[in-house]
Amino acid sequence: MLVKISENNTPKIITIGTFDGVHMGHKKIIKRLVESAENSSLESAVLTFFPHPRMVLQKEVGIELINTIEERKQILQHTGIDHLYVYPFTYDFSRLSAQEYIEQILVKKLNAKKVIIGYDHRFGRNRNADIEDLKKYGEEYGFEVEEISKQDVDEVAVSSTKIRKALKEGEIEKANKYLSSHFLLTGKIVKGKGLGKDLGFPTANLKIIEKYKLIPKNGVYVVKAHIDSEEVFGMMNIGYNPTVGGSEKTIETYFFNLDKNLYGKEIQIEMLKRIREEKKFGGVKNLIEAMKEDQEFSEKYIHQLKTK
Ligand SMILES: Cc1cc2nc3c(=O)[nH]c(=O)nc-3n(C[C@H](O)[C@H](O)[C@H](O)COP(=O)(O)O)c2cc1C
Ligand SMILES: Nc1ncnc2c1ncn2[C@@H]1O[C@H](COP(=O)(O)OP(=O)(O)O)[C@@H](O)[C@H]1O
Repeated sequence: MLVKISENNTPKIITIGTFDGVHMGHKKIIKRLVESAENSSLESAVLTFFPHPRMVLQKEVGIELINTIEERKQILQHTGIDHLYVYPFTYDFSRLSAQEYIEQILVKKLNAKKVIIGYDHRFGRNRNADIEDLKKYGEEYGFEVEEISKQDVDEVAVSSTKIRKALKEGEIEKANKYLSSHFLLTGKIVKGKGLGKDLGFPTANLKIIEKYKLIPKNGVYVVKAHIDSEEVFGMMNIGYNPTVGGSEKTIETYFFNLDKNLYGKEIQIEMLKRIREEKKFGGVKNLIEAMKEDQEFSEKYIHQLKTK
């Protein structure tokens, strides 16, 4: 699934990484890449890999990523870069020596003339090579290496790991701050238990096919989406619906001021704010009361957002 190894062999300035989340720190590097390209005759390119090395090498089943590969591509494509390459990370690829990787991918395929990279980047079989090796290869193959210092990296104090932890703990605002954008869920609206309408709160059930996508902690959240190009807000519940004896984990949203058949639609939902835990109420009457309170809370929050 090599997304795009360009046919044009233009000289490029590139940066390389997994970029899960495309967070503040990633964006800072990419900004430097784009600016550097603008000040030279080079085109900017990001090289990223999929599946995640841990999915391939450790055959990790429980791996959870902030973004699906489609989301990662979507976000990266809006950063102003000229080219995005999603290289298939296969077992064979992981066996390439540092020199083979540099020669075959960076030099021959990408025509790299400059690489911007963090001080701790490692690459090649068993991650044997480091930035000093990269500089040495740069001299041999004719590309420059710009190192992002430890100080520059530490200054941002953000990592994909920290963001994953915040999401697992339901700290959506903290995660959004680190991401410097809203955490996204992307999927298709499918049929649920058919109870929502009777409760007075029809809920669109989101099905996410990527098993590796990290789902934030169960609970109720304020969310936003674009449906048929219109911005709509809503309240989402992630969990098992214990009050009505649900057995499957669902991600369902009641959208405010909307009355539309959403079945089959592909949508992307931005998570904004956590409201509360999911609870087992004594009955549906109490559940409906709680949902009304959730709506009031959400409307106040949205009002504040709009008047900020
Ligand atoms: C904002 C919101 C909050 C919710 N909170 C809870 C909750 O705390 N406990 C619970 O059992 N179900 C909760 N639900 C889920 C309802 O039980 C669910 O919407 C209902 O069962 C309809 O399911 P259906 O769409 O599969 O028909 C909540 C749903 C929404 C939209
Ligand atoms: N404001 C709204 N928010 C969410 N879904 C809505 C809304 N208005 C209409 N719908 C439709 O109603 C469906 C949800 O109804 P519901 O009774 O909860 O059934 P289900 O259990 O199949 O989700 C949604 O999938 C969507 O097609």
